[in-house]
Amino acid sequence: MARYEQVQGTVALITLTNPPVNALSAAVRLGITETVTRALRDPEVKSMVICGENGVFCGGADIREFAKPMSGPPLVPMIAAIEEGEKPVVAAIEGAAFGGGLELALGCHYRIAHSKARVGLPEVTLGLLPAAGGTQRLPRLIGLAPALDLITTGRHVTAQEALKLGIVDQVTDQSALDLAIQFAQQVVGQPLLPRKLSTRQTPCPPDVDGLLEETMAQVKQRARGAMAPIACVQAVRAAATLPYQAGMQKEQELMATLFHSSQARAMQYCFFAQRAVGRWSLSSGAHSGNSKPRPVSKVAVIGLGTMGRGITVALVKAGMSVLAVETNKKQLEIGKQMVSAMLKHDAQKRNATPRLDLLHFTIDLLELKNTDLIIEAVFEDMALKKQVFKELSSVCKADAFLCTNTSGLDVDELAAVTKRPELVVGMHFFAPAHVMKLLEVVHGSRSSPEAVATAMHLGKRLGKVSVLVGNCAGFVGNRMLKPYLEQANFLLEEGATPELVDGALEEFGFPMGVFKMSDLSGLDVGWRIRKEAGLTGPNVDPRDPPRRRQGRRYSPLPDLVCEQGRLGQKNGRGWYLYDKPGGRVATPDPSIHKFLEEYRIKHGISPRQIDRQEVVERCLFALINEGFRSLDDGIAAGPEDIDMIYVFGYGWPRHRGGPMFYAGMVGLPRVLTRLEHYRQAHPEVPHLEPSPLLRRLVASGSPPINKWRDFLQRPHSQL
Ligand SMILES: CCCCCCCCCCCCC[C@H](O)CC(=O)SCCNC(=O)CCNC(=O)[C@H](O)C(C)(C)COP(=O)(O)OP(=O)(O)OC[C@H]1O[C@@H](n2cnc3c(N)ncnc32)[C@H](O)[C@@H]1OP(=O)(O)O
Repeated sequence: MARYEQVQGTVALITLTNPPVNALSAAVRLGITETVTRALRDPEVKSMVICGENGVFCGGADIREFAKPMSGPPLVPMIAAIEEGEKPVVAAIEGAAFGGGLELALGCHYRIAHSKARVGLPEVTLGLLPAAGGTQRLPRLIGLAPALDLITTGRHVTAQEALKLGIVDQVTDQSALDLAIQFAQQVVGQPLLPRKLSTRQTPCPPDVDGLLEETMAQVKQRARGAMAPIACVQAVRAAATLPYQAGMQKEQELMATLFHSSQARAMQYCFFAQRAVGRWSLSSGAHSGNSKPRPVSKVAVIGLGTMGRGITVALVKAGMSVLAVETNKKQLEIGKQMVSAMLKHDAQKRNATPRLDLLHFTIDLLELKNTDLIIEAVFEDMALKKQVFKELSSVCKADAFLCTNTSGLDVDELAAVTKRPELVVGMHFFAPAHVMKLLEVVHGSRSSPEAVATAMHLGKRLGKVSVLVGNCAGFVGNRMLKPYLEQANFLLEEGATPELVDGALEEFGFPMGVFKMSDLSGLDVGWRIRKEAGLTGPNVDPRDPPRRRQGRRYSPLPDLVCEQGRLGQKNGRGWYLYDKPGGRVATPDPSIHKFLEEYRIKHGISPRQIDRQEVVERCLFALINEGFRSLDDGIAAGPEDIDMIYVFGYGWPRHRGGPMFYAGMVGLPRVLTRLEHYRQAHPEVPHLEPSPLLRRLVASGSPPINKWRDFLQRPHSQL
């Protein structure tokens, strides 16, 4: 797992060989330990170079080993042996040096990087900290403030930034390995002590305590309950305040707390789940391994409203040429201004040139005739979308893919109005579409594997986490959101305030609670959907009492709020009061409290004390329950798909792994018992009835999440 060669007569070349990313498995660690010992003992060898096979230095510790009993040589003494040795060691960094990989390079005396390489300590994103000396060596190399930034965020830096920060000594456009071998020969005989990072003092600003306190406050706010970022600050503090060995001791202690935590398990699950959702399969037997995407070079976006603009920006940022289409010149001009401004703003942030040359605007649908793939992003209205799809079907070339950006409309109904239903798929982007990482790719019953593969591949090109889902109202994400929103409204009826509900959900780790989120999206969005569904407005069945619709409990509270002209952030009044229309600072509104009190009196509801546990359980267990139903219906392929949708699209805290992972952590029997309890208390709410899949899993002894697929009634039936 580590190859040993002697090159240029005196240089020992050690190559890590553990594809695809040369992770530091037990075998690799053993290989490094043995080859370094051999090189140190061999009198012919004057210096060493460590590199990785296949153009990747090292992706860090082998994350898959974390769930198993420890074996093989530990990393800390292995890296110490490299640093303490009396022969210079040069790391030749190509591709990536992440986590333990960078820590290995920091134990080397010199680092040479290829210009396309990236380095970083992403352990915090796995619920850990860099525990092979990274929290102690990096600050000693680059100083306290930049080390705090890199370690607490886990962000990767380019070779150029790494050079500026002082992480690497040289960057080359040529072979980093060749340069490293040359370099290793040149540095023989030069004093090694100053190159041993463990012997250095951490460069610190005058007010160390001030910097650490400020960083800790920022990190705590960002962490939303995650422990690892806080432990990272504590470990880096040790690098600034303690001698090296004591700092290493602190690093190990903090790691021991994180290593077996449920948060680390959740975040490592997310790491693998994110990759797993890219491997999709259909009930037809087609899957990502046997279905090729078709090359797409010309893309068009229809409609330059909020979603269309975001999608256009995302496509241009990915280097794709985009034809943006609007219905009239005025709308086109507005869209053009907005898209250009967004691209300029984005480029400015990255110190880059905006690729306005990739953009073309038109109001003439005939210009679409050579386009490979069209993303329709018009208003969320079935009749309008159908009209657009009919037109697209006649003007676009026969093999062009037609994609609809919809948050929940029936993809099959749209496909049916075209002459090519097999080339129609849904692409549910999340607002803002150029920022949000999630894309739900919706498989219609007639979508071809090639269409699915092409949409999934396009999502990847856009840097999205693309999840394949089946076609039903709301797909996976919004379908599960419905019972969540419903419970939140019921809680208001029963005695809660928007602040209480939001506070509980924010304490759980959401960036914002359900009512703040609704205010941000605009309360009229849901109002319109409810009107169309006959839940409010003129189409309501006159026999329905005010708090019942279509045979079940219904809360008209959000409708009544809209009727008061409260539309959310956009007009400065929603469930909260805002500093100004479009403002973001929410304050509790006494008039909402009064309105809720009057509503309860009017409907004869005696308010009761509601605690945070009830809020979390009723909102989240109802959502999770719908997740089990989506799995059983074959709308979601597996629990990982649901979890990635929620982590990347709905702000579910990553350190809780996603709703389905969380259910497993809480314990399926407990989720079942609590749902049964709430269902008994609220018999008129069918969403609280535990799903048959949840019952089957509990009856089968609550198997681990990776076994749930074996219990599905109709696996992949909608996919
Ligand atoms: C009392 C008890 C005390 C307990 C104390 C315990 C002490 C334990 C001591 C531990 C010491 C810790 C040392 C260190 O600080 C910890 C770490 O290093 S954690 C790992 C940090 N590294 C990362 O987070 C990098 C992760 N990988 C990536 O970012 C990317 O994979 C990449 C390297 C940039 C490559 O990207 P891509 O080319 O896009 O490829 P993929 O991402 O698709 O990956 C391909 C394939 O490889 C798998 N993989 C990637 N990295 C790892 C890894 N580090 N370990 C295992 N597997 C990895 C990935 O899952 C893909 O596999 P597939 O899904 O296709 O099967």
